[in-house]
Amino acid sequence: MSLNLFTALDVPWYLATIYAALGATLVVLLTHEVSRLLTQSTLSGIPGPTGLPIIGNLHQVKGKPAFEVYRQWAKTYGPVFKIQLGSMPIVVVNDNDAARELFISQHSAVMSRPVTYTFHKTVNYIPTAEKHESPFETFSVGTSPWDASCKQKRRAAATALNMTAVRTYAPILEFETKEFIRELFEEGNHGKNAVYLKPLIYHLSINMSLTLNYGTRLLTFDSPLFREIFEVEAAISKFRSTSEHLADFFPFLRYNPFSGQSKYARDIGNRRKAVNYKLLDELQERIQQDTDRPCIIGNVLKDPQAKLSRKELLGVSMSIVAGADSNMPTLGWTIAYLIQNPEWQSRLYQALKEHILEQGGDLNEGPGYATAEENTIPIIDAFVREILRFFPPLRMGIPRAAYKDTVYAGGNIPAGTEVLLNIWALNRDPAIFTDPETFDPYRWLDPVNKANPRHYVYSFGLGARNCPASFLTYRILYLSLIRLLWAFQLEAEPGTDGPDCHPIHGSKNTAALGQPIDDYNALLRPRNVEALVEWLGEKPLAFGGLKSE
Ligand code: HEM
Repeated sequence: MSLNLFTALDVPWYLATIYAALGATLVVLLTHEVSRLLTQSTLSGIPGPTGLPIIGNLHQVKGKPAFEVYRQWAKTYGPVFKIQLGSMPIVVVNDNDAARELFISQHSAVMSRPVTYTFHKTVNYIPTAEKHESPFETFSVGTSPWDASCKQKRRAAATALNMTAVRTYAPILEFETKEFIRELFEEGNHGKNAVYLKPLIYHLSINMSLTLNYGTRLLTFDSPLFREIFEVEAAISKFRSTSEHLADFFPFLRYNPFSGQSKYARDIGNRRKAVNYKLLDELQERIQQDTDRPCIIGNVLKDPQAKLSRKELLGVSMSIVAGADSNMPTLGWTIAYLIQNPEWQSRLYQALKEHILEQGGDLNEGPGYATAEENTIPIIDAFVREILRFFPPLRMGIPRAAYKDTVYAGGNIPAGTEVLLNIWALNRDPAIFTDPETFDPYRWLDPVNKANPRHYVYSFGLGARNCPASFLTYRILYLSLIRLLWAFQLEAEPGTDGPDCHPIHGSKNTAALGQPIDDYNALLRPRNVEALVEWLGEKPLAFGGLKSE
């Protein structure tokens, strides 16, 4: 019709095509802009920075450390403000009082998780569910909106990760942290070569998750299964980014026939499910042959009362494997910080040495789990807390969504709105932390701070959907740290200045959900080679009767 009009007006065909394309683009952009203004107006009474037409505030955060941009904006707009990324309105919570009001006092208000186009509709495609099923059964706990199925999955994960359960995992933690030290020692050719740490740290984290979850582990970090999990989980973390995927903010981009992104996202999602179903099937086979060893999913499979479907089991398993991705950045930042601050290395080593001797132990025998039981060395415990405060791995948490219409300080947050907890800002809230920009483990030993329940590491989130693995994580970090300190003097790679451990400049990866330090190598000089070799003993090929893959 319109081309007929152009013909009537004697416009050449190529100009007619260009005008038609421009006209169609204008209609799409105008529709988008109207919808952007309408959704923005639903968050009435909540202040926020004015954005540009079409893109909203996207240009101010994309490719930038959004957590710091938001922390600065809170000084102008208040602790709770709204932003708009394309057509998506988001509420950002930036201080302790507001976070406690919304995430604890009104905890059911923000207990859901948002449904995003990139993650929920491409990476982990929502199948057409049977009437009685939740469409989110196969989603990990951390990405499931709140419903009956999510409640079951969360309960299973939280039971498996509570304090009592974690105590029973002591032999696993002992074994894996020792194997971590062995790998560092061997890869570094007994302290002669610098080591590329990232895959070794990930090997520790992933083995911990696989052993706890499926009762299996990977012998080396160059096995095909290890590479597959490493690659897939890194891609998943990027797909879960809260500010990077344009199709989440501009619905019209979802119809771009030339974009290969959706196919790639779906492939990654399928590969993730394939790995986890394979591990699940192998576990079921071992259970049938009675060759399995106790593990979280095994316990659920054997429990006649357990109400989880196979899809939900997959969801729980994927949550625990994904958790490995949050542990990894913490150890990376810890080692970097110790390399750049040798005085802290000596101080912590000295504290460990004194503790072992006070307990009547032998320094040459290596710290056992007993040394780490209940994080007994106060300054090392305080150091781990300060690392988590100063370098929170998930700086913007995991996105929440309002579960019901909610009112905060006179402003409206309609059900379904995405809500981000700026953990980075909470951990630097000057109302709670004196001199928050300074790395100071002693703050955790101060009796006044200890008596203040708000003097707290916010890195695991808050309220109904907080991280159920904080107790496990503390144990892993603490035990890894005391064993690292005992075994090695940590140094920069010779000929380099060592890693940049500034919490913002030290990480160029703003795209992923987690915030890892940029890759670096480190020299791990054994403190006492003979004692270390003796402590490590022969490399075990099996653990608890189970051969490593
Ligand atoms: C340093 C390590 C870790 C940090 C800093 C961390 C942090 C977080 C944060 C910030 C959340 C979102 C909390 C909220 O919305 O309030 C979360 C959720 C979660 N984390 Fe962790 N995490 C870590 C390790 C782990 C590990 C090792 C596991 C599993 C073994 C794990 C399992 C989970 C699960 C299942 C959820 C989802 C909870 C829900 O949605 O109900 N995390 N984590």
